[in-house]
Amino acid sequence: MIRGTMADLTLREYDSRVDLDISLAREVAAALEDAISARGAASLAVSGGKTPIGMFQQLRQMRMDWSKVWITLVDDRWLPVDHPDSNERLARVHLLKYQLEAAHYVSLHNDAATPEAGLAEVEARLRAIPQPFDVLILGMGEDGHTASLFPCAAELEDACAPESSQLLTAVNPTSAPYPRISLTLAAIARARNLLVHLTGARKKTQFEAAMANPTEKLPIKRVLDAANGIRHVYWAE
Ligand SMILES: O=C1O[C@H](COP(=O)(O)O)[C@@H](O)[C@H](O)[C@H]1O
Repeated sequence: MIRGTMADLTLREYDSRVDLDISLAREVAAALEDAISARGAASLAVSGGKTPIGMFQQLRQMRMDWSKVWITLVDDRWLPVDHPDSNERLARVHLLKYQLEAAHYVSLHNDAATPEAGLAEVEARLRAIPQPFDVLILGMGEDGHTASLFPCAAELEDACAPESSQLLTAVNPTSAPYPRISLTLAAIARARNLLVHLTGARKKTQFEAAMANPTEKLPIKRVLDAANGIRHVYWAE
């Protein structure tokens, strides 16, 4: 249900998280099908964390030609992919099953000791995915980070360079655990459909405050301000 707009940013509010998960999964699948019709293939980048789990469980039941879809993460913690805090593990457990077994998953991880050391190989691998991403789904942390673009990170300004040709960056947040690998702001902002998925009253308040603050420019505001394509925000209590 659409209940409001912030400038040209559509805010879609739902009565329950389940309603949101079903609706978002349907809209993601529809956008991917449109991309396949238009270009023969589609690409989807998803966030990790806790918020997307219910939506993943809806999306993996959607019937469409997933063999034409490339999927990756917007960011990951630089951890073994079977670590409980790995975003890849989350995607493998909750998303890449059932209908989505046919999709092509591109990992943001390799065996290098650090994201800095592994970055070039993962970047080359990611370039095989149809770009710009047809659908990219962002979460948001309570500090206003999105993907792994953390306000506290020394790498933030380079990662947010609007004209960067780099898809990926290494990030070492001081306020959150683990070194990270993340899509750059430029790679995120080029997405044809940029969707933000938020749950809970606290995150809604924080999101609205971040978007209304012209001076602090938290990462969630920076990517949405830079976005080229369709932007929607999905929220439920
Ligand atoms: O660290 C991360 O946090 C954000 C938000 O996570 P959530 O648990 O509050 O949903 C997530 O979007 C990002 O992918 C993840 O690496």
